Parts: sequence; C-alpha cells; structure tokens
Amino acid sequence: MMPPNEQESSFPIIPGESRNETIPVQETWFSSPNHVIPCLDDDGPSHQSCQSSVLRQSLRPIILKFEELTYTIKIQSGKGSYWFGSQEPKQNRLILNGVSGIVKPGELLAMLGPSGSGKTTLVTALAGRLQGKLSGTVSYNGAPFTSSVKRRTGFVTQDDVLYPHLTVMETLTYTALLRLPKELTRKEKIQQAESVISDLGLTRCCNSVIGGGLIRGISGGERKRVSIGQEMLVNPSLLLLDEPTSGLDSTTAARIVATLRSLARGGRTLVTTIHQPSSRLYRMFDKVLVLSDGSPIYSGVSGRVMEYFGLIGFQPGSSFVNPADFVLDLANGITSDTKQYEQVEINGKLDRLEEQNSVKQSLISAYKKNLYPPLKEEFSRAFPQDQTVNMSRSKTRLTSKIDGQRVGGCNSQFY
Ligand SMILES: Nc1ncnc2c1ncn2[C@@H]1O[C@H](COP(=O)(O)OP(=O)(O)OP(=O)(O)O)[C@@H](O)[C@H]1O
Repeated sequence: MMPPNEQESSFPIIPGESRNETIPVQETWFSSPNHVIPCLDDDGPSHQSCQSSVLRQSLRPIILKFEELTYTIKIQSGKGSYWFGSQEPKQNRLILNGVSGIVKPGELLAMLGPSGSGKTTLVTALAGRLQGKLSGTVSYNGAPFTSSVKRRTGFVTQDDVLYPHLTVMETLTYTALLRLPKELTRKEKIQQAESVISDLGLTRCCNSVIGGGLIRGISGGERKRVSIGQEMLVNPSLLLLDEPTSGLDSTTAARIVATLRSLARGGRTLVTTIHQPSSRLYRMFDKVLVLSDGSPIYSGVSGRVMEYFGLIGFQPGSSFVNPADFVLDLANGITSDTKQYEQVEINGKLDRLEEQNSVKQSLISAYKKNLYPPLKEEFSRAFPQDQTVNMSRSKTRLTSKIDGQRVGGCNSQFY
C-alpha cells in the first residue's frame, strides 16, 4: 500500500491522456452524506411494527466494518477425465482482493460490479456464511461475528427457498410464529406479519400461493418481496441482500430500494448487491462499493463517484450519464475513449482486452493510493479501541490545489 504524498496531490494522472493536473477537490468531498440521519425511534416504513416494544428493543445499531478482505478458492484446472477426476494440481483463484468498507446505522451501501466481480461472495462473507479461506477482518461494532450478531442479522439470498404450496400470508405468518421472540403473543406475531405484508405492498396477493416449478403462483417481484419480508419480520439491525431487484421492472425495483432506504433510515445498517441500477435507484444509495475482478475501484459516498473518477482522469462521454452505467463500464475497463466496444465486437476485433486490463489496473492503483488511506483513518475513528483490526494509524492527508491555494485535511471524513 503506497501512502499518498503529503505535499502533492495523490491522484494519479493516467499517462497518455490529456487529463487535468489541477484537481478541484472541495472541502466537503470526504464528508458524510448529511441526509443520513438514523432515527432509532422511527421504525422506517413499518409504524405498526413500533407497537411491539420487544421488537424495538431488538434493534441495536451495528457499525459494519470490513478491511482488506481477500478470498481465494482452489479450482481444478479442467484438464483430465470428468468421470475419474483430474490429475492436474488444483490452482488458486483470487475472488476478492483487498476489499474494504464501513457502513453505519442509517446508511444503505450498494455493491456494484460486473457479473462475476465478487459481489455475492462479498455479501456472503459479510453475513458470516462464507466457507473457505477468507483473510482480512470483518467486525460488527468492533467485535467479531457472534451468535448475538447473527440473531440481529438478516440475509436475503439471490435464490430464495420458499414453500410453493403456501400463500404469502401463510408464509410470513409461519415465519413470524417461528422466528419472533416468545415474549410476543401469537396475535402480535400475526400483526407483525400483516404489517410487513402492507409495507412491502403484498396485500393484493397475500392469499395467492407462492408457486414454483409446475405450480403457477405469485410473480418474481412479489416472490422477492416475500423473501425480504421474511427477514424484515425479525427487525434485523443489519440487513444484507443479494440482488433484491434482479428480474424486476424499474418501478418495482425502485419501490424495493426505497423500502430498503426507509429501513436504513429507521436505524438499520443495509448492504445490498445490485447488478445494473437505474439512475433513479442509484440516487437512493448512500454509499457504493465498486468491484472490478474482485478488487475495489471505489468505496465511498455514492454522490461523489463521478467527481472522484473525474479527478483521476476518467470523464463520462456525455454529461447525462447514469453514474451506475459509468462505473460499471470503468469496472469492465471501458472508458469514454474506448467506448466504441460495440463497433469493436461487430468487427470481430477483441484485441482491446489488454487495454481494458490496463484501465482496470490503473483504477485499482488509484483506489489504493487515494481512497484506501482515508478509509483506513475512518476505521480508526469509528472504533479506536477495535482489537480485531491491526491498523497503522498513518496520518495520511489528501491535499490538492484549488485556484493555486493548497487545501488540506480532505482525509477527515470520506465516509
Ligand atoms: N465456490 C466457487 N467455485 C468456483 N468459482 C467460484 C466459487 N465461488 C465464486 N466463484 C467465482 O468467483 C467469481 C465471483 O462470483 P460471485 O458470485 O461473487 O460474482 P457476482 O459479482 O455476484 O456475479 P453475478 O453478478 O453474476 O451474480 C465468479 O467468477 C465465480 O465463478
């Protein structure tokens, strides 16, 4: 990890590009999104759920912190007989490479990246469910994953498992009866299920069967909302979701993300992976983490993503671009200069792979140089007593020139 130079701007200028050397960093560039105000008394969209003091008590704010997560798997080379097993030695494959971030109660973090970039692997690791060799640290309020954290964590996987013969109401009622604390009466548990059905807009289909396989049931979007509802029922303090909007129309997707944001504003910590959000969805995220082949290229406030990439020399082709499309292109190594990739494919020339890899590498280096040091400082501020992370308290400062004046201290609050 290269510490940025104290005296000069640490934003690299990409060689070969006519990029601006003066970096207009604003003082507020690293500040937290000021609209994020967790309110522990407001229970998000579910006002009825506030009725239960037991559930309200179960909401304990969780600061989720993950640092330098690296995950490697061993894979067979593919040579050899399928039936009798390969004689080739297994090879290591790096799935996550030095991924870090911090999410606080009241915030919604979206993980973006191309297919196969490691989003599901990362969210599974944060949910404490990843098998295999994971290095780095994940902490919940400065402590490791415990059964108490597990009880307060909800995880909505991409492939939900629901009983096809039960109705929506039955599914959520049975979940409530099974998962809610015994201090609640049966009536209160059923009320909680009804409240979640209403919050998630499932009233219209609450008596329809889930379906699946040969049984026709509720739609894919409704099914996804039932899965989210199952986790919402227990009022988790930390809610992790893998692709909650995949396969949904933009209105339903926006409704789900708005619900997630409301849940966050109610004092919860929300993390979701998302494949290709529209700009409407993107605006609802507080923070984003962008992965490229398992390595981070951005981790921070969502509203500053365009500014950051602009500062390191990557501008979008037009001023009206969806930030998500722009960062996904970058994560694939595609810049506005190399944007003629459609043409490239038509011509059958895929020899731009090398160029794309070099763009990815420069974005990964820029992240390490510019974003990781202030993030590391934020870690030490969030939990100075944290024993789970061995941090070097480097006094790195990002400095820049604005109109000839040196502006320092931008490391103060990236998050
Ligand atoms: N157990 C495993 N065995 C083999 N490959 C794996 C395993 N786990 C993850 N991978 C590989 O790791 C990479 C990241 O997978 P992951 O599912 O995390 O990506 P993703 O960003 O969520 O993709 P998508 O958006 O398509 O769901 C993929 O290339 C995947 O094939």
